[in-house]
Amino acid sequence: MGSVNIPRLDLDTYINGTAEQRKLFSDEIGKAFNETGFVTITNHGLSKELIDKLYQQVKALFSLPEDVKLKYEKAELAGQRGYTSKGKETAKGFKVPDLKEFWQIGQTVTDGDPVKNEYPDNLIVEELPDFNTTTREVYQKLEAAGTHLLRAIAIYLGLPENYFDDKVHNGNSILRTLHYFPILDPDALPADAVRAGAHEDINLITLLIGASADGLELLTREGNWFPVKAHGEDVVVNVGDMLQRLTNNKLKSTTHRVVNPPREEMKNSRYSVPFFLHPKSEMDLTSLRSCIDAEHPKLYSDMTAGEYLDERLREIGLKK
Ligand SMILES: O=C(O)CCC(=O)C(=O)O
Ligand SMILES: [Fe+2]
Repeated sequence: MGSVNIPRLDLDTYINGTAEQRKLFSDEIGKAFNETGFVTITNHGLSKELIDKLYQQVKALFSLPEDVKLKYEKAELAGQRGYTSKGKETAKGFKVPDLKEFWQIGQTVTDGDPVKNEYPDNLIVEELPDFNTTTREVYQKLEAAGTHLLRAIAIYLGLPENYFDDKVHNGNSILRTLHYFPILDPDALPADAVRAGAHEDINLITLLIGASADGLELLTREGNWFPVKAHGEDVVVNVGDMLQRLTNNKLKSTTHRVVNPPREEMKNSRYSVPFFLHPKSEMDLTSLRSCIDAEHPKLYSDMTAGEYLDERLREIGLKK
């Protein structure tokens, strides 16, 4: 199968490290994002207690009765806030929907903020007050960790360290809590039904908190699927299509999927919580001049993040 470079990096060595440590961190994340598009991160600012509390709340949410969950599914929100029931999201190019249900939490900004009217309000789970507060805390911590990671990436790209700061400040990021539900009769499934079909993420970078079971795999350049394993509370970070577009493919938005477990484990749930770090919709995704040359001709048309997101949500069936 060959080996895959998914380095385990300590974010604290970037935030509080010496000039040398910071440079090393930025070189390592850049190199991994150039090769496989994935790293795992320690010292990301989320304690084990917070992660445990998060998963406890996520399990409680999906254990609510179906009719309660459906109260929070609103077609006009296109899955971007609140609940999305089973069978709604289909990976681009797939015919059968993923075997999952999810809940999404978006950005909150103060009343006078210029982007206030771009973001629908979050739906509040009345039955689970702690779900709302815990996911908000996790959102803010992952947003902060992601901002540091983008600084390290900016340095790798030869940009000013704070290049992304104002673009992601009050950006359109999404925290998605996911439940891959139990399948009691695997024989009844369509042959090609999977937990999450092969896809690339839409956003700049994704930070994924320790998925509760195996299953996540990435596709190597050679065309092999390779499992992504995270230690305990590590956060897995990968490049999304917006960053790939901005860097004219210098940083790779790697295809990944979540495979079904062995038959006897299909009755077990799997939970995971990715944070999709998005910029504000006005961010220009035109590829950086420094990433275009004779060997790397410009691959993409010029678009803003908002225009690009809209196109992608239609492709996966969330927006009509
Ligand atoms: O559940 C996982 O481990 C990954 C989920 C994922 O790739 C996604 O929701 O985009
Ligand atoms: Fe993904």
